[in-house]
Amino acid sequence: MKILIAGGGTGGHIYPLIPVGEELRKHGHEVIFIGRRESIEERVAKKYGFTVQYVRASLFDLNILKFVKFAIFSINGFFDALKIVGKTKPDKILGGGGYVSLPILLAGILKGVPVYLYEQNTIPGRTNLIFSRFARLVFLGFEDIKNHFGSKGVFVGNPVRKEVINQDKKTALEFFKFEDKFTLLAFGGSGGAYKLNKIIAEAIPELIENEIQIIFITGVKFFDEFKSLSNHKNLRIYPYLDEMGYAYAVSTVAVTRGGAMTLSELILNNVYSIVVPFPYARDNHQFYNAKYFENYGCVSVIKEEDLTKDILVKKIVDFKNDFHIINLECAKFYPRDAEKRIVELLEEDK
Ligand SMILES: CC(=O)N[C@H]1[C@@H](OP(=O)(O)OP(=O)(O)OC[C@H]2O[C@@H](n3ccc(=O)[nH]c3=O)[C@H](O)[C@@H]2O)O[C@H](CO)[C@@H](O)[C@@H]1O
Repeated sequence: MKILIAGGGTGGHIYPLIPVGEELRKHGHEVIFIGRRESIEERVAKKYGFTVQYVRASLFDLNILKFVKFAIFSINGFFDALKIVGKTKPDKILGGGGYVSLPILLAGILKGVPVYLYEQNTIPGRTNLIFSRFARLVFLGFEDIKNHFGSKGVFVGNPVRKEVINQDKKTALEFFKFEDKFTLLAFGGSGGAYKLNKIIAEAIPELIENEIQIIFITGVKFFDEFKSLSNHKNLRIYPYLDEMGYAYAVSTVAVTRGGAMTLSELILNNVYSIVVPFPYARDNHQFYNAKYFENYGCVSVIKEEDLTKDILVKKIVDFKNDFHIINLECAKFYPRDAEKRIVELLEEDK
């Protein structure tokens, strides 16, 4: 089978498509990733050895200039996509949500190619909602509690890259040159989160006083402002970390945003998380993602407006002093092999 996989725009959109592509490849299928030139999806898909073909695409925005860009890119992107579908003649198309998947889904539907969707979040994105009526199945990272997709929705979990779960703790400790003791992982998703960074930076001296080791990933955009924090033996600061599996393997507790992949990866690694959802995320989906896992006792959600340095320090130090208040066995609540299930369903559906 030849399958086109389209998605990108952020780490949280492209990363879960990688294990699906790898599983398809393992089964002997031909996989082509579709994304924008010089984008995160191109960089990541190529890193994992996939062929990439290009469409133009731009985020919808009501700002007049950005809207003009959106309109021009969408028209051009649609013709790019028609050409790709015409030339590659795929058997199936998988769209991973977001504006990057839009042109190829549209072209695929017009050309009669069966299309499938994958939704990472608790509250579905617009592209997936619009295209779901034409899709054969919608693979879901969270249960479809509000029944957005009816019988087409299949809860499979979010596919997580293999190297991000189950890393050996000893190797990971050596990587960070850390001791085997209470460690905090602080990061704001694939792009970083400025407000969260500020509060974490304020909290760091007190956390270190409390003998806590810290891995702080600032996001590439914000690194310059935070890199000058003292180079303490208990602190590691990165703009971006490729070895997230190591970070999860050494960490007991995390402070994060509520991105779907961040949460799924933390849960599968049994790392308890204090989640501060990005308040401007579409339809507040990060808050609902986090609430889903809070119901299992695997995260505690705190709104950005309520978060202060003192609250953060107190929460983390309380966790350090009494492990019983946190659930460290959350991996059992969440599917581990989502990509296998997706590939099975793609193969079975004739
Ligand atoms: C602001 C916004 O709307 N963000 C969305 C975006 O988040 P974002 O792109 O931040 O994605 P997630 O939080 O879901 O995942 C982050 C991914 O980046 C990886 N990573 C992160 C930092 C690092 O240094 N190295 C690294 O590899 C993580 O391992 C993870 O795989 O897509 C997600 C999936 O649709 C959504 O749930 C988020 O709400």
